[in-house]
Amino acid sequence: MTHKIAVLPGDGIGTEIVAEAVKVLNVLELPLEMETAPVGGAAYEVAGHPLPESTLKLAQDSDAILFGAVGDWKYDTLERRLRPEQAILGLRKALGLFANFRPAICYEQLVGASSLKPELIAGLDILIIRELTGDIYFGQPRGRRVATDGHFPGAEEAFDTMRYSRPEIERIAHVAFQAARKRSKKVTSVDKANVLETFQFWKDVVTEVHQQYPDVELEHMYVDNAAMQLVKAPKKFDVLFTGNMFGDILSDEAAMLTGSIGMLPSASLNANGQGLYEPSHGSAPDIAGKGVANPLATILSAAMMLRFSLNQPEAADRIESAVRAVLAAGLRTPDIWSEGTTRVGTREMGDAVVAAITGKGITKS
Ligand SMILES: NC(=O)C1=CN([C@@H]2O[C@H](COP(=O)(O)OP(=O)(O)OC[C@H]3O[C@@H](n4cnc5c(N)ncnc54)[C@H](O)[C@@H]3O)[C@@H](O)[C@H]2O)C=CC1
Ligand SMILES: CC(C)CC(=O)C(=O)O
Ligand SMILES: [Mg+2]
Repeated sequence: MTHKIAVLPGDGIGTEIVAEAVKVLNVLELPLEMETAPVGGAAYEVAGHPLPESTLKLAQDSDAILFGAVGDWKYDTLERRLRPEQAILGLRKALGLFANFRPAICYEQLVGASSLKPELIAGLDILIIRELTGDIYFGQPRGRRVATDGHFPGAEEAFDTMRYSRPEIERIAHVAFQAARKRSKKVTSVDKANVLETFQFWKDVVTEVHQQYPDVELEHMYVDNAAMQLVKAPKKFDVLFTGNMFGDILSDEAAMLTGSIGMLPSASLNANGQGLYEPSHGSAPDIAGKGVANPLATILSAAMMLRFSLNQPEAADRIESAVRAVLAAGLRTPDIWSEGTTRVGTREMGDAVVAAITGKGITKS
């Protein structure tokens, strides 16, 4: 059976890193039909909208989506509905991609690349589960107005709404507990229940759902403490489970435990198992076009796609083993480079992963 993949490279380094992931997928010779479409700023340029109908339809009609990144500073003054970021938010909402998996694994060879002491991160393997279609990122109402109360009545103000419904919390809590069952059976639910009503509700509902998983240990932690514990003793976490905004922030922090944000893949799934696969980072305009971006998070996201949406676990294993092999061979993009290793660009890193898969040998140029 041929699987249809929507390939949405997007902006900035998105095009560079997705090209490498596609190269890796092609070499596996699987029955994949890949179709590329514009998204984000690139789509705004050609179609006047960051998520054109045709791109959305392609995503909806595909078994999985391979996504790069969207955004560029030059679009920051556009009205919000036209900004590139609305494309990824729109895809998450339209496809119901509520369950975001971000595995933060510190590969043995990258222990020295992290800004943390090696003993804190050696062997690190955390799974961040982030709710992805609710919270303050999507809550209505939001906007700007003239304040009628508060500290400065009559002044201009802006507001967003943080909200979660019971079913939204229940379904992602089940995802977290079920994922924990396949790992060390420990979930840390991260909230701000001491201040926010939304997150007291989150904590209450997660505690209720936990009754159905007596074999899994549940710990609750406030988000400020979690941010601190992630750099103090990250290996104490196994499944770190949280809402949309806290998960966004904590996953970038966790990325540095792996050596670089360029190492953190992600899978965003809906209730039908359809998924969008993207690196956890953005379009990195500061390094775009220079050929130095790390493509491994995107390549590892393609491996997650094979495992989660396309039922090709052996092919996923081949990619992950190849990534380990190129790191063992000492190849490093600048973000993970350290003394004694070989500095390579985006394309050479992709080529090396391909060479490791085909058994042709990894060359250091
Ligand atoms: N899912 C998406 O499409 C996301 C889009 N964005 C957008 O991306 C744009 C840039 O946002 P930033 O806050 O700068 O976050 P960013 O993640 O793009 O970059 C943060 C820093 O990490 C570095 N970096 C990121 N990915 C890298 C890689 N693969 N290899 C080496 N270095 C890498 C960048 O050079 C930069 O110094 C903005 O427009 C933002 O809204 C941000 C996050 C996610
Ligand atoms: C556009 C942002 C909400 C994307 C982001 O930062 C993320 O998903 O990590
Ligand atoms: Mg983010």
